[in-house]
Amino acid sequence: MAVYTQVSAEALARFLAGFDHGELVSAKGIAEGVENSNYLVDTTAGRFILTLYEKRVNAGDLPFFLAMLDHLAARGNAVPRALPDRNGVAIHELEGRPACLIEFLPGVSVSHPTEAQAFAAGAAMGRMHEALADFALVRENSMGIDTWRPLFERCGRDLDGIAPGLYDGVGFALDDVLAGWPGHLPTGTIHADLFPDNVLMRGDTVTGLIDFYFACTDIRAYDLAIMHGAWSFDSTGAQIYPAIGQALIAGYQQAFGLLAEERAGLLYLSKGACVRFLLSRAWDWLNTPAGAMVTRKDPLAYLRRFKAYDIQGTALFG
Ligand SMILES: Nc1ncnc2c1ncn2[C@@H]1O[C@H](COP(=O)(O)OP(=O)(O)O)[C@@H](O)[C@H]1O
Ligand SMILES: N[C@@H](CCOP(=O)(O)O)C(=O)O
Repeated sequence: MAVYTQVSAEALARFLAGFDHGELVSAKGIAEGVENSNYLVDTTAGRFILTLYEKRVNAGDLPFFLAMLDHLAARGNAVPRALPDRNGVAIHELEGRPACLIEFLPGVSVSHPTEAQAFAAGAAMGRMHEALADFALVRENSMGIDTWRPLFERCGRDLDGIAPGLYDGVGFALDDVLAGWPGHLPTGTIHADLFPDNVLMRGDTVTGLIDFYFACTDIRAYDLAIMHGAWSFDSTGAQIYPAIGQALIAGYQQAFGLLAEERAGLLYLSKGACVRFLLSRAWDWLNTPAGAMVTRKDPLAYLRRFKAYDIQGTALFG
């Protein structure tokens, strides 16, 4: 459950009074998510998401994220915009945190995607990249390749407290990824966290892409690689479903296209995504505050994915 900051009913009612979106009826903390505090808010005018931005989200980056969402929505992508109050202000402060009132999108995230759902999700990413081709703002990837070794060193030997030998395992994976990284590939604005829980669906139709708070400027095919690792394994990382990965890539290729050199780079981009999520999960495993209502994610699930990519190689992306 990700609720780091409690919002009192009185503070929320005062917050909503600044908007033209009705009066507070109910608010519930949302169980999913690990980064921010999210509430499902019902008012007399409808349903909304209230997000209070926590640890990894820098308030100075919010204008980038909100501009990206407006840009995508204006081009017909199903993404949630942050709603302005009566004075046209979308970024607020609530309970001491930066906060936004956000459009609620219908749909559910799937836990075990089918090939048809993976194809649709890959295509939704392709349409997103198409729409972002003329998005002018730039944001450096705060979890990009240059941050991995420093984060590894900050975790240090504490990694072995998560699992014996993990320090050496991550060190090997990091060296391998840094040596093979296809840094020459085309860049663009990417989501950088399009896991199944950030794609809302009804049946085989994508109804929403959410959670843009890692979005940044980086290698465009890296977005697809992140998605590949998140979608084509079970949650433990022990079981790989190659057909799901192929469907994702096929959907993306149909909607946006994939250069031969991007396809060739997917193996090392996917291995890099494993290192990135392994490290952030390991850091969170070691540093999550005791009282936080959040379910920590297993870092080892990404070591298993890395090993699968290492063994199976480029055949997975053919
Ligand atoms: N705009 C939205 N419409 C509908 N549900 C949403 C929306 N934003 C978030 N949610 C719900 O809240 C959950 C957590 O949101 P998310 O942005 O993934 O949190 P976090 O940033 O903490 O990872 C999602 O899994 C989804 O169930
Ligand atoms: N997707 C990341 C963590 C970020 O969580 P999200 O709920 O914001 O997608 C992971 O699985 O490690």
